[in-house]
Amino acid sequence: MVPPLFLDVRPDHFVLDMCAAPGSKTFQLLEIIYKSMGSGLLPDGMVIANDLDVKRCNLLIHQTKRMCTANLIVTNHEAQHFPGCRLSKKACDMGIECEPNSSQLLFDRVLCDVPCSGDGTLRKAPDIWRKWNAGLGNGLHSLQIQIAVRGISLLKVGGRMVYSTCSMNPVENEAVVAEILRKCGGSVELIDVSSELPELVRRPGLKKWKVRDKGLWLASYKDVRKFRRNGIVPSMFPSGRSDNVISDKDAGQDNGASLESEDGFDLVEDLVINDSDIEISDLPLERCMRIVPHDQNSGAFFIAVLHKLSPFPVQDQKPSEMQQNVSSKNHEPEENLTDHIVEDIDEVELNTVDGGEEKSSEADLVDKETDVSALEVDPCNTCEEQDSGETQVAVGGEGDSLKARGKRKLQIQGKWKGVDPVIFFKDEAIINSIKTFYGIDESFPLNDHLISRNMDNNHVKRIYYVSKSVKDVLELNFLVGQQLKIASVGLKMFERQTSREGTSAPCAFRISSEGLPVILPYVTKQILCASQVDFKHLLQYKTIKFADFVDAEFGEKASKLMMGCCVIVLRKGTCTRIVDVTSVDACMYRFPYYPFFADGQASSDPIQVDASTIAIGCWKGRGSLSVMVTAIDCQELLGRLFACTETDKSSLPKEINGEAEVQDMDGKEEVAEIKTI
Ligand SMILES: C[S@@+](CC[C@H](N)C(=O)[O-])C[C@H]1O[C@@H](n2cnc3c(N)ncnc32)[C@H](O)[C@@H]1O
Repeated sequence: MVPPLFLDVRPDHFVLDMCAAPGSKTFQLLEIIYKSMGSGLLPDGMVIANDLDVKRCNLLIHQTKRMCTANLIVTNHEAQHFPGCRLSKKACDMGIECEPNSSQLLFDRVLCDVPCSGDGTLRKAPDIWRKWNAGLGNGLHSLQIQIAVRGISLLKVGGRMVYSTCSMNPVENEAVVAEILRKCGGSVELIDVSSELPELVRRPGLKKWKVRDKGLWLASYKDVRKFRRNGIVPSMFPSGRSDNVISDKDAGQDNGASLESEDGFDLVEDLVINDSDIEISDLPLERCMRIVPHDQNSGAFFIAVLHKLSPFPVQDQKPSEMQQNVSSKNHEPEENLTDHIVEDIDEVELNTVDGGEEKSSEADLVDKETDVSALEVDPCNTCEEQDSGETQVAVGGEGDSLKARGKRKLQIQGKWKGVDPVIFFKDEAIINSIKTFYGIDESFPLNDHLISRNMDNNHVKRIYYVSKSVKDVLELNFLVGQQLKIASVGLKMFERQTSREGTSAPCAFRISSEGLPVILPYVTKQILCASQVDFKHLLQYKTIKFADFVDAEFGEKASKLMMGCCVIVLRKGTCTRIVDVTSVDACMYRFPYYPFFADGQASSDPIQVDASTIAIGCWKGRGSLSVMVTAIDCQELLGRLFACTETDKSSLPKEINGEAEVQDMDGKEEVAEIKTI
């Protein structure tokens, strides 16, 4: 939990969490972004949480759902190749909008919590004792550098990046940081954060270390045997240098490696290394932080905080110059370049896609630039979801034909196989019906903030709400040919709803429980305030006939609501216990302070909504009101609000089976058991 605290995140920041799953730090970042906001207001900033692993991405999506946030995009890329989303000069010249500040996706903060060998988690994962070997860290070193350098390249000048691992291995830690500093020249500094979080007991980063390989300790790159030089690279050592490599003849000599065990543990006598042989880094690596378990009863982890001072030096160099520099910097003939360095050259070469006329952008180090022709995506590369040829969706509704054509084509075809397209939802008839039905106040920005994941409006099941910041990123993403592979975006706000009572409900969409906290302050119709006893009965019995409410006036009002979704708020001051409901479902408690009127009419009794307000979505049927909250959440909420125990339940009135009135589009009942009394 510590690395995000060193990011110094503010509510207006664009944050990239490069290796984010399962999402505990993403959650924290979102909390920080929301923290200083007035409750219920959406911050100007946003988080992109990325992870390579689809399954882990799903965990992250599940984990962050509790935040009910419209300010999150979850992507699914190799972090080292995270897209630059940069509009090419050619695209701008051909009429595609090129605002100076919106032509490239750069971040104020980047969290680089890289995959690591994980020895810092030994206390909670004792299995690591058996599984860990030095080769794990050595194998990750180059990837860690690539991810971190990509992170720096996506960072705005003046921005901050935190590099962290849960390992104590210097090859994964100080060696990576040192290589970032070397690669970035003077454009990045390692910050001294000793005055930040003073309560945190930390130790300085190492300046000298040895590298372990197949049972041998190596003091510098010259100790690396020739046949191991693919796996052990100069950047693993404190100096980062590859000079003084021993001759191939010497290097070929076997140092007893044949006696090694499979996992590289000590079946050989270690070579004795004199302290004087060990390299010492001349970089200020003591500014890194090592947290060790025995200092404050924690896991072990490593944190480095980097500040971007200027664009990468590479920016003003032609690729050919860069190649020369890379070669000369390492004082090595080209054939001796390690894989690691060859990758650098590949990166630079990719920058020449546009013919080298334009100065390359560091954010595009590993991306092919998108030009207008790239907007005409290969028709074969279509998403399975794309079936209709109709262009019902127009992003932004701009008149510029080239721009509109390019974007429309992309949207129809989709880009990423297996991932639903992201579509700006523009169906005015549906949006207006939602606005009218719920009496959504005009001050709530609904138009242009709605997203669907289905091309066909008639079959849109879910409508997602996105913040302005996310909307801006999505618009840029369309312009650059949908470089972002988006697994999840925004907050599920509305869901298509049918009822067994026919399609008589005037609005086809209900408010989802995740969306409720955000939209509640702006809902002026279909909303009622219930007494404690009636609210409790709703949670207990799920469906109650209008005539059976204890508060007859409430029952009467409920019967007069329009058929369909409505919101029931627990009347203030009626709760028997002050409870922490934060872990029930964040959506149920994070309400802003906002006075509004029940039933959509001016009332002498406005409902005060604040952070402690409890509200749930319900369904107004012909003869009854049914909750639209899962059975588990009902139970949790009951327990917390009314201390309802199993024993209490046995004393409840006898239940009479009723009919479930509510179904979603999949035909699954929203409420597992719907009963009437
Ligand atoms: C240390 S974990 C991240 C933990 C996460 N930051 C959190 O706080 O919950 C590292 C993550 O990196 C992901 N990963 C591994 N290689 C990756 C790559 N090349 N690009 C992006 N993510 C990667 C793994 O799937 C894993 O989820």
